[in-house]
Amino acid sequence: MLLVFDVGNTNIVMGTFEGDELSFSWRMSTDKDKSSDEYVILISQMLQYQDIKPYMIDDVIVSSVVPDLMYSLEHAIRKLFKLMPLLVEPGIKTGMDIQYDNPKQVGADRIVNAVAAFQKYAGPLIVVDFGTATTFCAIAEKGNYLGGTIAPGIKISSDALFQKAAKLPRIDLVKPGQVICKNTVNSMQSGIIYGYVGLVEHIVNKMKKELSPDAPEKVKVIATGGLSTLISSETEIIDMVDKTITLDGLKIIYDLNSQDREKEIPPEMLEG
Ligand SMILES: Nc1ncnc2c1ncn2[C@@H]1O[C@H](COP(=O)(O)OP(=O)(O)O)[C@@H](O)[C@H]1O
Ligand SMILES: CC(C)(COP(=O)(O)O)[C@@H](O)C(=O)NCCC(=O)O
Ligand SMILES: [K+]
Repeated sequence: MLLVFDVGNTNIVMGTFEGDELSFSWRMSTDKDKSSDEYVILISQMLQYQDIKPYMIDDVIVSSVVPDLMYSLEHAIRKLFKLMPLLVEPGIKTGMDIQYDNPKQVGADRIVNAVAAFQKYAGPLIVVDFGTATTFCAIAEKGNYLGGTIAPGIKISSDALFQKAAKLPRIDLVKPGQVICKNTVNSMQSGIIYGYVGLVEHIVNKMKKELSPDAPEKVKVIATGGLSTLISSETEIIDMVDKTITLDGLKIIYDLNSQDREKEIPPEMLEG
């Protein structure tokens, strides 16, 4: 069984693959202050909940955009599964030509999403990930990763209003149904949610034209991330919501790299 981890700034998503099937997935909050022992307990309890024992895990792959957490998480994985996890980092095979000025700068989650989206849906396409930040990535017809856009996430945008304006409360991200709103909470909900729909439609429309000037209508738009359904239910511009795309991408990248992989823990790294 393969265990995959997608470490985002808000959540760590963990999944198991049996063959090509994603069998289970779990979500835990990202906490940079947790020790490796705490991660050992948390991960083993989550697996145990589905009757999975550590010895049943054959290998582990991790994609992370939170460097501070990696020391504890990697340690925990070594302790629990007695192996070195495969990390999505520069040098790993992705099968994708990354056309960023500095390819090492692109968030690993964006690359993983792009790899899976291209394999599942073919190019040209745009992947929108509604996470802590909202990322838009453009993938050309032949599968080159062309780059994209990073916007402030929906939740952090609404939290900023609450933190910076004395009379604005924390709100639930629920659609108020109209934009002429008659109270503070609904007015803020309208600004965040309908405003965000406008942001997404504008960026996607511009991106489609840059990506495919002759046939922008050919570009598929795939959304993922915690808050993707909130926006996709309010716009026609998103063709498909695929919540498991990051986990699927990790499985694809694992398969590309599993052949020549050295997973044994070097003797000098073994715990005493
Ligand atoms: N299943 C869910 N339903 C509703 N909101 C969610 C869900 N999962 C995550 N969220 C919210 O979506 C936002 C982004 O979460 P997530 O996609 O996990 O971000 P990241 O990948 O940056 O860790 C967070 O504000 C989180 O609270
Ligand atoms: C843009 C991100 C913060 C998104 O992370 P997330 O919202 O999934 O936690 C992450 O992909 C990242 O740190 N990227 C590095 C910068 C870049 O992609 O150009
Ligand atoms: K993410």
